[in-house]
Amino acid sequence: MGVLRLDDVSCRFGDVRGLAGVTLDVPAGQIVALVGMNGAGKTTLMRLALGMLRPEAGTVRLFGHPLATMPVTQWRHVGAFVEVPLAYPELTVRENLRIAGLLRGTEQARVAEALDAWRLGPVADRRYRRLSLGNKQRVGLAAALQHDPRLVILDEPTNALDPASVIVLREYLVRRARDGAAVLVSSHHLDEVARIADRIVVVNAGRLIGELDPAAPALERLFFAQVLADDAQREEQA
Ligand SMILES: Nc1ncnc2c1ncn2[C@@H]1O[C@H](COP(=O)(O)OP(=O)(O)OP(=O)(O)O)[C@@H](O)[C@H]1O
Repeated sequence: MGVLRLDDVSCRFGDVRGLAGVTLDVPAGQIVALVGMNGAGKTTLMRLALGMLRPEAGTVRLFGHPLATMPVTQWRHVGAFVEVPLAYPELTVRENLRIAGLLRGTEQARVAEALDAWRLGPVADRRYRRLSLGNKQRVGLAAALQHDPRLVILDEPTNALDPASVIVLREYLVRRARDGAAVLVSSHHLDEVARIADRIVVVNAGRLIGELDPAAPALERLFFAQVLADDAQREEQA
């Protein structure tokens, strides 16, 4: 049983299908990447995994517990960054990291380590709301990861990052998975996910339609071929 498991999970937003019949296992020690076109359902899957959305059908399990009955203390083993960083705009970077640590019962010494690892020292005492987009993203990642979670869920984490921070994140995720964490990450950068992922899962129109071999050459071509074939099949059936 994976650290994160979705069984036949579906959800709708009114008439719009969010996800349909998704089954996915993210085991300890693996990095699973979700790739798909805009609106494919990657964020929706992550929000369901984190209990931010309730499925209309199917079950989400974290650490073997269905979400509805999972002991709340288990959340301290989760580190997530989906859509916007969980940060207080009026507090400084350092204060935000302290609060994130307190929520997870993490030693405060980790704040200094996180500031250092993410090169946030120069902005540690600036208010979060005054930061550049990339620095906000680095604070969000530092806050989500400083407690070394057993389950990591990151939605397009490299979007606004500079190349040095992309490397920090890449090395962290590989190290974390090697230490036994389960990692679910979404991205539009196929080359980047191919460097770190054990599995690349393709999402299209709210379903998981296949996988890509991270070691395969011409990954983009294979990705578009899967998506186009699925679109054509859906059109035929419509
Ligand atoms: N709160 C919502 N209300 C209505 N529709 C929604 C809502 N959230 C998502 N959707 C719809 O669900 C579908 C999947 O969206 P989702 O954000 O999961 O896609 P995504 O793969 O993360 O896309 P992107 O790569 O653009 O971030 C889309 O059709 C989207 O418009």
